[in-house]
Amino acid sequence: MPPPVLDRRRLRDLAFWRVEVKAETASTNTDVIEQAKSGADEGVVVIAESQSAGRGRLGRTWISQPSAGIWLTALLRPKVESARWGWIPLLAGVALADTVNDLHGVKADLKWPNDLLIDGRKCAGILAEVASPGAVVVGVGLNVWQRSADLPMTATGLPATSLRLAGVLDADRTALTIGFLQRLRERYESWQQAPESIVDPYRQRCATIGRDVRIMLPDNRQILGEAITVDDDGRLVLRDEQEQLCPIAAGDVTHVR
Ligand SMILES: O=C(O)CCCC[C@@H]1SC[C@@H]2NC(=O)N[C@@H]21
Repeated sequence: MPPPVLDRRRLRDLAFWRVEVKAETASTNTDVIEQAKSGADEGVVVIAESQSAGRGRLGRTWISQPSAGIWLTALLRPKVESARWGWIPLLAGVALADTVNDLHGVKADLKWPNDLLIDGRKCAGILAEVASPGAVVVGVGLNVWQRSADLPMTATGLPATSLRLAGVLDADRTALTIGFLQRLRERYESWQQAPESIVDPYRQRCATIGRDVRIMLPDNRQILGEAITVDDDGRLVLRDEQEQLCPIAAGDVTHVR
């Protein structure tokens, strides 16, 4: 039996968010970027039961089978200066890890910057994109009902998982969506009032800190070292093989030990 579809009625009454559920679309990020460019207000959320061209970080595709996961994008218009927006996908990661933990008692943590890991496997990813001046979209893909055969190996060799594979057999995608959007709003509002308030909660959930890592940088250079911390700008601070401290703003991290 296919998983149940989202309950649109329960998604209607959320404070702050205005949710639109589509049966199918190419990419919810693309949809919300278009709305942002047309002047849509903060708080628009598009959720699709299925995406035909879901996009991941670093130009990858995101497989989004019908009703198997949560595929959504939210529009934000932060009042915080844009130099700090790098925190937005990270605070969304914190909200998502807390949702999974609070609703299902599953310990989820974050591989920097914002891959949601359960038992070291990737269960969710987040793609934030600047849509237009003043507007950022936050796209979230959370695997819920997939079996092993449905899940691709990620490009870096990190195995994927779903809540079902992590032992959650009673997931309610509507409740997870509501729980996530509520927590995202709370984290977002606290961050706008006090941007530094997200730093410690993020560090506490970041599984990369303290690990030996290999990082593929956007220019395809690789760098090895030990992840020391995440700084106040959300950058991963690496102690490289020459013992130099290097703050990394973007890249694809593999935990090697
Ligand atoms: O590469 C990653 O880890 C990020 C994946 C983000 C996927 C989500 S699914 C909903 C939204 N729409 C997209 O096209 N991508 C994001």
